[in-house]
Amino acid sequence: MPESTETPQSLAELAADGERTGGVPIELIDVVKRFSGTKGAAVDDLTMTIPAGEIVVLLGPSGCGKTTTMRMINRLIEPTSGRILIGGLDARAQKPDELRRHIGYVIQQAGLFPHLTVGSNIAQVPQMLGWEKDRISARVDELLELVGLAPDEFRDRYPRQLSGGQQQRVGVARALAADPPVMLMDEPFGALDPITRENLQDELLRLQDELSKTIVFVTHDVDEALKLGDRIAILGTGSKIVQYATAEEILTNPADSYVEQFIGGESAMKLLKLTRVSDVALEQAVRATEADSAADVRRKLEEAESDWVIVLDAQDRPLRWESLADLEGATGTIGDLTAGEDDLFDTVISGRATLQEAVEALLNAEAEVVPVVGRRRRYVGAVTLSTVQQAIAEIKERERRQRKQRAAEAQPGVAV
Ligand SMILES: Nc1ncnc2c1ncn2[C@@H]1O[C@H](COP(=O)(O)OP(=O)(O)OP(=O)(O)O)[C@@H](O)[C@H]1O
Repeated sequence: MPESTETPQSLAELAADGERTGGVPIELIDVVKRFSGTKGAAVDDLTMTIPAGEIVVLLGPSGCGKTTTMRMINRLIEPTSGRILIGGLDARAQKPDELRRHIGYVIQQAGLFPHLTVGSNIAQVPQMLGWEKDRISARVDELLELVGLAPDEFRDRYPRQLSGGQQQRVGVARALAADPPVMLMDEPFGALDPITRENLQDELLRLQDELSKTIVFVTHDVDEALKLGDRIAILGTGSKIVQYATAEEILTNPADSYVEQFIGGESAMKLLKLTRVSDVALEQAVRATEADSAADVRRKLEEAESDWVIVLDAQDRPLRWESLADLEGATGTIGDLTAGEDDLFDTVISGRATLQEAVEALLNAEAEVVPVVGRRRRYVGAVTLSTVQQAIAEIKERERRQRKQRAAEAQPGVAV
């Protein structure tokens, strides 16, 4: 039997002091919430597991019970029945205040204390936890940096002196102050304009890459859910789970007409937005450098049955295209050829771009093919409309295979 000191008894023990804390799983087991004086249950027998280190989005129409579900995790609302385990610990066995200090909570319009400076707002939980002054101020500055606000400029401002987006960043910094393993985010970007909203979503994904917290994120915005969620729980009335799956799976295989209606049409377009160029099979053009002999390159093109070669510099960065026709009869090196207007790139896209951005680039550049670059602008391949088409077909096929496999696992012995 392990010694009792090895088994964490509280979230404080789970959140390793001084070291960065990753996420812990959250389990909701047969959770019910009935508000007195109301007819049905706001949350009607919900069982779900939120894996450690993932962003799980609760998505559903107004009044379906998303906020109630989330607030039971940090005991701002007490369940009528059922159990909630956080990192294996029963939430009921924790003191509510203590529990909340180790669960970050971000709400719409940040909910900052207006009479406290940005620094003091962020310092709240560390102060309650009795941290030393120096440690707190170092942490405040570290967090401001983390959420993209210059500490010297923002530390001593008051919330009213910030834009909505900046307030929301401070809200995120405050929730992260004591490095909690779990973050609850209730429509945190709901009140922001679309551009600020997209920026903060990108920031959250960047932060999560670094921090790997367990994040429960409530929204009724489908695009936000698809973009942020490692998994998405689509909820009906009473927080009934209608589908709990990845964005890809929901788009390619919606569980029923409710989900279909909820996510709306254009599922292929939505998949384009979700998929990064670096994740798909790119076209591989024949490559050459300026120093290569035109005759050699022509042979290579003929062997590859291709009409175009991409010319790269010494660091593999794309310079221009040359066509087979331009190479006809050329005797010197590729560098001796003069680049025609058609040969120069208007557009080069990054592997981090989405397929939607790749299609935009192809259409705007009026080109059949656009080079893709990775780190240090190194050429990694090229994208065409058929690359995109193929990628979507492959995603659908992969989902279909996984679906079959899941069905087979659910019904062992049945051939599929
Ligand atoms: N304190 C309360 N007393 C009585 N009923 C409540 C209380 N809080 C919430 N409800 C009811 O519980 C149901 C679920 O509410 P909840 O706020 O969880 O929904 P939601 O999905 O978060 O909605 P929204 O997207 O509009 O925020 C609603 O029918 C709501 O009216």
